[in-house]
Amino acid sequence: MMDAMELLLSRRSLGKLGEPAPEGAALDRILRVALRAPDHGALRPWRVLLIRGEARARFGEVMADSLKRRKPSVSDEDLARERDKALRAPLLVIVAASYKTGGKNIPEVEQLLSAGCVAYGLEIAAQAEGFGAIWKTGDAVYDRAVHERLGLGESEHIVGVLYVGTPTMVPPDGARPSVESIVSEWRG
Ligand SMILES: Cc1cc2nc3c(=O)[nH]c(=O)nc-3n(C[C@H](O)[C@H](O)[C@H](O)COP(=O)(O)O)c2cc1C
Repeated sequence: MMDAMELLLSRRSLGKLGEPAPEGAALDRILRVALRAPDHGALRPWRVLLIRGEARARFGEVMADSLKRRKPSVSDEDLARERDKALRAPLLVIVAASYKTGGKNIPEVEQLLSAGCVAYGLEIAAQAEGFGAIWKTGDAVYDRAVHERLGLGESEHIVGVLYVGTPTMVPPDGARPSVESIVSEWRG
């Protein structure tokens, strides 16, 4: 088991992914990590959809339909590329913010941030379990027609599609900011 700090300090995205995807107990642990996201008011303002197997091709159709609607002049080649994106990993996890009121008046932005933490938890837990993941969005995830096809309601908003699988290639890690470049001390 990887040391926690070693894991956190080495978190990175990996986009070249193949079989297998996490399943069974490993997938369950990854999802449980994600559902420990900080959550103001315990609203659980999240929805998580797993897309795997043949359903990925159906999701690819949804993405391609969205592109065609948004850009009617799109080439067949670009349409095919959009359709095939869903096949780039054996498991796709859609994380949505599912805004709740619950009489608690928690601002939507806080619920959105909480859903972002769910996505981050998924990504880091996938890495801890020996898998790779990358968080993606793109114009289609903001398309209400896509939401409808996924069964998401009007108060739901996709924060990301996590592509998850086994890394087939591990390129050199990207540069990371130094602490000094981002962090300063406020002394009043
Ligand atoms: C909300 C969000 C949306 C993102 N959307 C995309 C995307 O559509 N395509 C992409 O290549 N990277 C996207 N990224 C960035 C990658 O997930 C990744 O963070 C980036 O490539 C840097 O790699 P690293 O995570 O190893 O630092 C997104 C990240 C976030 C937080």
